Amino acid sequence: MKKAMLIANPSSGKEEARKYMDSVMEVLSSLGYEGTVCETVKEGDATRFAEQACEKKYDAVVSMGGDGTLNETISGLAEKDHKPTLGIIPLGTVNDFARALSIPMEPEEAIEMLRDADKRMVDIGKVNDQYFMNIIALGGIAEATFGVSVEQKTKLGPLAYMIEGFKTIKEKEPFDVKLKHEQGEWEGEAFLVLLALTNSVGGFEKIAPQAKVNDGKLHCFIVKNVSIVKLVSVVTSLAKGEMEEDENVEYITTSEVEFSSSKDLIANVDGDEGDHVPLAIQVLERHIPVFVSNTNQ
Ligand SMILES: Nc1ncnc2c1ncn2[C@@H]1O[C@H](COP(=O)(O)OP(=O)(O)OP(=O)(O)O)[C@@H](O)[C@H]1O
Repeated sequence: MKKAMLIANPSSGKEEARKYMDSVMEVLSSLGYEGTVCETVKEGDATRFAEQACEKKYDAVVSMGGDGTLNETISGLAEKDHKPTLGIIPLGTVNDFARALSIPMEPEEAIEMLRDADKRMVDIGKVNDQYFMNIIALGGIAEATFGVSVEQKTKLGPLAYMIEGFKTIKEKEPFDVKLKHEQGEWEGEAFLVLLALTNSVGGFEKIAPQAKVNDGKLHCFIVKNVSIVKLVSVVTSLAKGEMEEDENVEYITTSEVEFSSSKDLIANVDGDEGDHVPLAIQVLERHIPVFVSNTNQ
């Protein structure tokens, strides 16, 4: 019999995981899986459960929670030879990876989708020793979001990130950047650097509209140190999904990046605090098998 593990974080989003567990198990059982439920209690649990699922040769792992739980689950799968196919039931405030994969935002619909889902190999990224699914951001805006409390996130959703970020525009602090990529090197002063794997960042799906979940590429946007007036133009380009054409933004696609700065920047990795610079970043192309809608191209 096929084996499936449900990794559920009862604290994610509006704390609804327990409400949906039975429906997930019912769908898995109807698909011929013998299901096991693993509830997370603390940080690191989802990674440990996912590692066990690989070692015990499970066929599927369903991650039910927010991007934090999903990131931990993917980290558990990333280095294993046998990888169960990953199902995603989004319960978080943002759910960027699920958005990028066109997985329904309504938990009931995401659960139903598993019934006749296709399997697709998708990219993930590695920054130093940590895995990521969506984006690395560097600069004042990126660091400001570390201050968003869990309560604020639950109440305000994706907006909380944006508000915190844009508060820092008035304290515009540029930094020097050295970015080595596949085709060469970019050096200069920047205000914000975004290295996106997918098109959905902070719940906003226009940052890198051209980014595909399996293109093997990082889409790098360096917002140069320009005047506030020009920064407003960047924000407009961003809203239109045209950042790559903005003259105040350097746009580079690459599968590897070495990022350094003389300033002690802290990377924002998928919305959370990551390593200090320097960073070595690579795309692991088509690395994780994921259940997606059978209408998803
Ligand atoms: N039972 C638990 N109670 C509290 N925290 C937990 C529990 N289980 C896991 N965690 C921690 O909660 C973190 C955040 O979870 P997750 O990202 O899924 O929810 P969220 O923060 O509501 O969603 P989002 O990231 O979309 O804002 C996880 O990375 C994990 O470390």
